[in-house]
Amino acid sequence: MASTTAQSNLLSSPFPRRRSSSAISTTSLRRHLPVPAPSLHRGGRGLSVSAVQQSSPKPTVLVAEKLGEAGLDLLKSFANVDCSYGLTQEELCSKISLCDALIVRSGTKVGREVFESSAGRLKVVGRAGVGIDNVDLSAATEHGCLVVNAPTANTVAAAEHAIALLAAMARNVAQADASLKAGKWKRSQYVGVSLVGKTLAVLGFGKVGSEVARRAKGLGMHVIAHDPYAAADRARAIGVDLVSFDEAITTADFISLHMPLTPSTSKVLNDESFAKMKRGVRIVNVARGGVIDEEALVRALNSGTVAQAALDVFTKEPPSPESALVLHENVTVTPHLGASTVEAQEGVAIEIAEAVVGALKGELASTAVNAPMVPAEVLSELAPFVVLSEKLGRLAVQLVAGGSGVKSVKVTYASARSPDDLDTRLLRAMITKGLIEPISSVFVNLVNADFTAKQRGIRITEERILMDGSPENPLDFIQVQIENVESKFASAISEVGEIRVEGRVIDGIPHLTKVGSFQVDVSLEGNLILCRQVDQPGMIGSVGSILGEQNVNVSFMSVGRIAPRKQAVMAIGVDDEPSKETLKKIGEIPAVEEFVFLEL
Ligand SMILES: NC(=O)c1ccc[n+]([C@@H]2O[C@H](COP(=O)([O-])OP(=O)(O)OC[C@H]3O[C@@H](n4cnc5c(N)ncnc54)[C@H](O)[C@@H]3O)[C@@H](O)[C@H]2O)c1
Ligand SMILES: O=C(O)[C@H](O)COP(=O)(O)O
Repeated sequence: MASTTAQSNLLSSPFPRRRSSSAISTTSLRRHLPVPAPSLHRGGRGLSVSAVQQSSPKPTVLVAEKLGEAGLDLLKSFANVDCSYGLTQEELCSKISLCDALIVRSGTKVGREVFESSAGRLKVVGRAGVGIDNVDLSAATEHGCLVVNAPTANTVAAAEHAIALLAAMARNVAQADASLKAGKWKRSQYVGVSLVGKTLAVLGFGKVGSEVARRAKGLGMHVIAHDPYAAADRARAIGVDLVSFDEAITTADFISLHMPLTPSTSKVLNDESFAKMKRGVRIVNVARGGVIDEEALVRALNSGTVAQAALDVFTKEPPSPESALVLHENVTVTPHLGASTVEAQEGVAIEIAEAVVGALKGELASTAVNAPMVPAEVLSELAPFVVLSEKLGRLAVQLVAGGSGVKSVKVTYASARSPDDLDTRLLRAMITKGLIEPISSVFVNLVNADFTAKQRGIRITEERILMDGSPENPLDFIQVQIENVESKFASAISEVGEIRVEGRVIDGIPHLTKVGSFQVDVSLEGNLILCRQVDQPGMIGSVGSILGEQNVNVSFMSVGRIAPRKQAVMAIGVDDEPSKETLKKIGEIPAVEEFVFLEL
C-alpha cells in the first residue's frame, strides 16, 4: 500500500506542479502533467510540506538591502542570490518578475505594484527584521505570496538601543558631545535628570517592550506598561503593572514606545495625548515614527510639555534635513539603528534566510505573517487529513454539472475533540484548493485560499460534530457538501439535495467513505471511477475485465447499495487513466445507469 503523500504544496513554490483541467468528465478526459511527489515531514522549525525536486531549477532570491554574510551563505546554498542594494521602485519592479523571493529590511517599500510586476513569480517576501509596515500584506495575500519576518533576533538590540537613548537623553550625552567637539565646555548647561525612582511607561509590552521594562527595573525605575493584548501575569512576573493608556501617559516621567504601526496605533501620541501628560515628560521612540504625530511633538517640545525626546524612527525615513523635529535642541536622534548591532544583524540574516529557504521548499514558516502558523506537532497529526481535505474538495467539484456555479460549500468535521483542540484552518484551505484548482487557472495555497474563495464568490461554512470516543484521533470524518448545484453523477446528490462526499483516514490513508447517500470505501490514490448500476451478480467482474483488457490497474473496488438487487454505487480506484474507449465500454454495460471518471 502506498504511503500518504501530500498532493501539492501548501505554499507556492517555484517547482513545477500539475495544473488541472477544468472539465473532467466521461467525455472530456485529459492527461495532466506529472505530479511532483512531495512528502510531508517536519522541517527544521515548524511544520513543513515540501516538494524539493532534485532536477528543479534553482530559485532566485533578490536581496534588496544589506544582509549578514551567514544569511547570504545559507541562501546561496539553495538559490541564485542577486544582491542589488538601493534599487529605485522602478528597478525593483522590473527585476521582480525574475525572482522567486525578495528579502528586504525597513528601507524598501514592497507595495502592490511590486506584486503586480512579479506576474505571479514572487512566492515569498522575507522581512529581515520585525516591522512589516513597509510590505503591503493585503497585496501579498491576494497574490498568494507568503510574507515571513525575523521577529526575534533583533529584540535585545532594539531594547538596548531604547535604554541607550533613555540614558543619553536624560544626561544630554549627544548635545554635550557636540558642544565639546565644537570647542565649548558648558558643564552647567548640560545638567541632566536621574532615572532612578522615576516612572517609565512602556507602551506596547511585547518582545522589545518587556525587555526594556526588565532593563529599566534594573536601573531602579518604577515601570508601568500599557498593552491591550498583553497578559497581566507576564507583566507582573517582572514587576510591571499593566495600566490603561490614560493612566500610563498621565503618570509617566518617561514614555517608551514599543508597539507596531497599525491603523489603531498611528499617531497615538498626538496633541490630545500630549496635553494629558505630566509637564516635562521625556519620550523615547524606537518603534515606528508613525506612532507619534511629529508635528504635535514639535509643538509639545516648544511648549515645554515634553522636555525631551529621543527618536530612532521617523514617519518618513530618512527625514528631511530641515525637519524641525530632528533639528530640535531637545531631541536626540539616531538613523533607525535599533536593530543595528553586529550580533543582531547576524541573527536576523540567519533567521530570515532559513525562513525564506523553507518557504521556497514549500514549508510552512513558523514566522509567516500572512498565513496561519501551524505548529509542527499539529501538522504531523493532521497530515493525512490535509491530503484527504484536498481530495474531497477535488472530487466534490468534479461532480458538479457544467453550468452550475459553485457558490456555497459546507464542510463538516466530525471529531471527538473539543473545537478548541482542532485547528481546521489548514483543512479548510486545502478543501478550498481542491475546490478551486480544477475549475480555474488560479493557484491556491494556504496564503490566498480564503481570499481566492471570497473573490470567486464561494462561501465556505464549517460545522463541527462532536463525536463520542477517544480524542486521540483528531478527526473521525470530513464531509464536503456543495449546495444548490446539479451533479453530473446524480447519485452524488444526498437525500437533502446537495453534492456530498465524505472521507476518513484509515491506517494513515485517506479514504472516500460516502458519495451522496451511498456508503463506499475506496482509498483516495490514483483516480476514481464512480458507477451506479442495478445491484446484480457479475457487475464487479464485468467492469473489472473491461479495465483489465485495457491494462488499467484497479487499486480498490467498493460497492455501496441501498438494498439488495436495487441500486448500487461502485467506486473503483484506478492507477491509470482509462481511455475514452474503455470508459465507453463501461457505460455500455446494460446494468450501468451512470458513471463518472474523476481525477484525484
Ligand atoms: N528601531 C528598530 O530598529 C526596531 C527594532 C526592532 C523592533 N522595532 C519595532 O518595535 C516595535 C515592537 O517590536 P516587538 O518585536 O516588540 O513586537 P511585538 O509584536 O513583540 O510587540 C508589540 C506589542 O505591541 C502591542 N500593541 C499592539 N497594539 C497596541 C496598542 N494600541 N497599544 C499598546 N500596545 C499595543 C502588542 O500587543 C504587542 O504586545 C515594532 O514596531 C517594531 O517594528 C524597531
Ligand atoms: O522592525 C525592525 O526589525 C526594525 O525596525 C529594524 O529595521 P531594519 O532591519 O531596517 O534595521
